Amino acid sequence: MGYETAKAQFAEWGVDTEAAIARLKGIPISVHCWQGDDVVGFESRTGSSGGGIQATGNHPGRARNPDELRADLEFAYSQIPGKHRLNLHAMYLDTDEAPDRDEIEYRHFVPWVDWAKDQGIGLDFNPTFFAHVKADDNLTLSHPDAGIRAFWIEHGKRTRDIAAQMGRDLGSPAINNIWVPDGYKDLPIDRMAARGRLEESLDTMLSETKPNMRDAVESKLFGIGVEACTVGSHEFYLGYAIRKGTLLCLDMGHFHPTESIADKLSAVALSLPEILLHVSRPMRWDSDHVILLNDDILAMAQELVSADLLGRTHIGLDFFDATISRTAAWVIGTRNMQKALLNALLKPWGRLRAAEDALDFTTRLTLTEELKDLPYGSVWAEFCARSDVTSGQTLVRDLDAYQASVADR
Ligand SMILES: C[C@H](O)[C@H](O)[C@@H](O)C(=O)CO
Ligand SMILES: [Mn+2]
Repeated sequence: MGYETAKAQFAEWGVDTEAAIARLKGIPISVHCWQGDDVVGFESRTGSSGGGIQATGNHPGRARNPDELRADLEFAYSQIPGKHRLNLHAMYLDTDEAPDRDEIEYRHFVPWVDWAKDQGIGLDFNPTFFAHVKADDNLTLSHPDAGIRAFWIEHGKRTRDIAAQMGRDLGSPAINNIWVPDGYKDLPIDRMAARGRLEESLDTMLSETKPNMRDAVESKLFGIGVEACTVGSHEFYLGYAIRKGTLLCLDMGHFHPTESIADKLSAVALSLPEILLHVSRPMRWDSDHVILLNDDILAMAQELVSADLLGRTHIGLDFFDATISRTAAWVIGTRNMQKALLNALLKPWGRLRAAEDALDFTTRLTLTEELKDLPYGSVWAEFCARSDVTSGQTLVRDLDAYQASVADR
């Protein structure tokens, strides 16, 4: 169906497709660097991911160095409508030096900043509290050894400095998201002590106020090897974020599979000014599958729009699949997030809300189901065309061709 016909159909429902397209164009998504290389990073001194996260698969074409990763990202961005951000982890430094985690400095990341300037995009950042010999006990900021805690506190402080300088030089505050893998495989005796140490370490790490950056904290239910207790649980970080004024990061893979992260948004938004999302697709556990345009993602986007949270929610992605083309994974996942947002922006919210407020749940159900038949795909195709980005079979060919060009790496 042509766009003009689709536009008229939406207009019959009181929905302005032009307004939806304009709004979607202004929503940046923070694309995670780690899908491009299976969370390996570019340090010369560390080992495998660790920390209970795991990329599986051996598809050809993994980016092996910053130049390859940047080339892959440039291709991926060229297939995604709009301007987006890059979310960089500290282990993705670009330097001939081999600084340890407590020695990293801004200069080790300047090539990324220069590239981001060229691309006209903002950067976000993350300390890397895993894939390191000092994280092998699955304890970092909450480790009983004060020396190990001090090492990781220093790492965290340095990432805040680096994020602040990135934010300053790019004219857009960088979010520095803290995820620590700390936990216990078997039942701990003293959870309180571990949580007290984590809190104290975080307080020390975050003690200095920094301009041009924002702190976020990310909770988790469990990871491989820390099944009995995660020190930084949801309750721990929800309380911490509210008390300390940080952002709270909600990762869709970090809760029990029956919990709805979409439902949590309005609940936490009443106590927190800003939220960070890690949009992901858990399958039985935090498996980090590429996100689909499925009910979970649609529900998330609908909450963001219906609760008017887009202005204070930062949308980041967190998935990594090494069994498929890594560039295709980025493109498909990011476009699905955008499609979900477009779907939500094309809903007649006033009418739906009026039915609910009148307790007319029959009309509410009739509306939500009839609205599913509207031609969202035609509006999406128009958005892609206006952004000079392909869709449909041309996209399939473009993704294939790029993958073929990197398969010999
Ligand atoms: C690599 C990321 O920091 C990581 O995926 C983290 O955000 C997470 O979700 C760990 O399970
Ligand atoms: Mn995450």
